Order: sequence, then structure tokens, then C-alpha cells
Amino acid sequence: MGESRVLSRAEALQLEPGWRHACHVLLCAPCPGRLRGRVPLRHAVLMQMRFDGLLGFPGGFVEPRDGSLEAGLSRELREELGPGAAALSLAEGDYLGARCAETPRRLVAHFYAKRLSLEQLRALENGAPRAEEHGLEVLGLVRVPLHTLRDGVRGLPTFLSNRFAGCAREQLLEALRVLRLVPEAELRRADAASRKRL
Ligand SMILES: O=c1[nH]cnc2c1ncn2[C@H]1C[C@H](O)[C@@H](COP(=O)(O)OP(=O)(O)O)O1
Repeated sequence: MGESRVLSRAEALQLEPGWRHACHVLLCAPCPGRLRGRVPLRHAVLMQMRFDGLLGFPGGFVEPRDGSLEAGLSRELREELGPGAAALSLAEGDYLGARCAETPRRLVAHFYAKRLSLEQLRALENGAPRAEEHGLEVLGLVRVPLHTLRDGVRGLPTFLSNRFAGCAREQLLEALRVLRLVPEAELRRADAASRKRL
């Protein structure tokens, strides 16, 4: 995805038919653990390693037969995370925002977030290896490290210096800020530190 711009759901749905729509979701749960007994993990946030070596969120293209954005997203989640994803019941209320880009082709990326319990999130992680797309388009789920270690580099900054699909990096930063999963100043520092390594 080239340079993307933010637009509202209503604006996105009014775009001409030449635009394709994709929906992805950030799934997260409170995570009380401490790394090495010291560093608070705060939350478990799921992303996935894709077939193309890029990191992205679960989800994908919405097809005309899906009938709605949320139905398309739910179908993609069942394919990528397995039947356990059916229980997620994503709705318009879980919508976080949209971004669109003209290149490499006209794409609107709709983004959702869903807060789960740690047990629900673990059940999804455990069920994912049995999903239809496991080992094909999805090579595995990963948890995003939300902490930054004392060197100011390892943890979230290093994770952010990976390569991401479409606007997934922007979506991740925006969601971590809006959902208050990482304090804003820490997030800014992690973003800045990661850009030095890109
Ligand atoms: O996590 C993502 N956030 C934003 N855009 C993404 C993300 N992952 C992929 N993409 C882009 C890349 C593609 O142009 C479309 C659809 O991708 P994908 O998820 O691979 O779709 P299918 O599973 O093939 O339906 O969005």
C-alpha cells in the first residue's frame, strides 16, 4: 500500500466500485505476566506472519458475496484462525477506522479492534494451527511485544522495524494509542527508535 490517507467509514463505503475493500482486526487481551519477573507485559496483542514474509493482522479482502464488511471479516477470520473465530461476533461497534491508497491498486483498509479475555485469546492461538489457511497464507500468529527494554531498542521498537503488509504498521500504532495499550510518550519513543533501524 502506498501513501495512505484516513477516511471515515461512510466516505469509504461511498467510493466507486473500482476500489477493493479489505478488513483486518487487532485482537487483544489483558496480560498480567511480567517478563523475567520484572517487565510488565500489559496486554497480549495478536498479529500474524504472512506467506509473503510481512506482518499483518488477521483478515483480508471483502467479497461482494459477503454482504457486509463485518461478514467478510468474519469469513476471513474463520479461514485464518479456524472455527473458534466464529465466537468473536465482530460488529460495527468494533470499527476503529479506514485508510485508503491509490497504489499499487485502489484499496480501502478497514480496521477493527476487539478486546477479549486472556482465556479467549489463548483459545484462538491454540486453535489457529487447525485453520484452513494455516501453513498457507498464514504461517503463524505472533504476539506484539509492547514493552521497551532498558537499551531503548529491544521489544516494541525492534518489532516496529519489521516489514508490514499494507498500512498494518500505521494501524498498529494508532490502535495501541487509541486503546491506550501503551502510554503515548513510550509509543512515540518506540516509533522514533524503530525508524532509525528501518
Ligand atoms: O494487516 C493489514 N492491514 C492493512 N492492510 C493489510 C493487512 N494485511 C494485508 N493488507 C493488505 C494487503 C492486500 O492488498 C490487502 C488484502 O490482503 P490479505 O489480508 O492478504 O487478503 P486475502 O487474505 O488474500 O483476502 O490488504
